[in-house]
Amino acid sequence: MKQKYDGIGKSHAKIILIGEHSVVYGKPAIALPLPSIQTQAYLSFTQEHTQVIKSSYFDGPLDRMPHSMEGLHHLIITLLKEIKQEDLGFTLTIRSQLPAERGMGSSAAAAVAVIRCFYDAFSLKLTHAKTLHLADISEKDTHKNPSGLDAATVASQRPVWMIRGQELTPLPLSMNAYLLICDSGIKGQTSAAIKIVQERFEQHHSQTQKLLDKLGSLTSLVKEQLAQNDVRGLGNSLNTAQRHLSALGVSTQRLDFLIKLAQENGSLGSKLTGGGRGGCFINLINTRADAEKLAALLEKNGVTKTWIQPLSSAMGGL
Ligand SMILES: C[C@@](O)(CCO)CC(=O)[O-]
Repeated sequence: MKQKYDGIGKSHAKIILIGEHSVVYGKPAIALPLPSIQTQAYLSFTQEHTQVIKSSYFDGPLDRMPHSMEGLHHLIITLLKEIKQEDLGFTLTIRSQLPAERGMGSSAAAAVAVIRCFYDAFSLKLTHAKTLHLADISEKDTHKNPSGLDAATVASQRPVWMIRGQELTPLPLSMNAYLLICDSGIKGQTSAAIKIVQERFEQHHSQTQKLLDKLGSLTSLVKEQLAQNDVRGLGNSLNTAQRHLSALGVSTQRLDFLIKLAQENGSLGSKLTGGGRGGCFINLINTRADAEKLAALLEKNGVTKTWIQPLSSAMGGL
């Protein structure tokens, strides 16, 4: 029999086309939602006053959630207070297709799905701004100094242009090309990557500032290249961004190796995406057939999963 839930909330994966890390320092970033890779949260009210979490990482009482889930724990406590239901008996089930710690926004997606699910259960109005404000509570605990880009993108159906602290702008996208998204299979913690850049910023200030400025200018250039359907130009920009990100210290030897292999075998531009230090990388490819060919080669070389994404505003078509 199909189970009935009192509240349902959905969210999805994201990838950052360009601007990760520099967005934390006030530069623009462009990110794309991947609506077909989903996180879902289901809330069932229970008679007992127990508050139970069910997920692939943890099954048990809310007050025993592990340290690695402290952001989500903090968020749920805040939500219960906000809706004046601190003693609510419930089971919250979280199911996610997103691999964790791969730069696809798994923590932000879980937070947004949970927020939507609680608001749905109590039929409360939830604005976009409120969603992002609440998601930030969880993201701050998880990533320490998040720009808000991950939460904004996993809550959006359209590609976004974002500058920290400013209103989001949807970015029309219709390019005759594909992104091949590859999971390196290596975990990369965003909080650790943010810390690396922060330390570099403090210790080698002017050199790091220059790299961040270059990434900022490159992001503005990419916006123009997207508008002009300049696939070659975009490819060059992605390759340049990867060099700057590597200089910031957020790539790894393994990522460098896989990215070079991709660049030598049909990718017009490749770079890490998200926090880095592992996780996913993206490749710009002319045709789906070429993307499939490169995916097969990369999988032979250790890539654990691949997705092919047309570069258009309707991002649902994975
Ligand atoms: C590395 C970073 O720029 C993106 C992580 O997906 C951090 C952030 O924007 O919060």
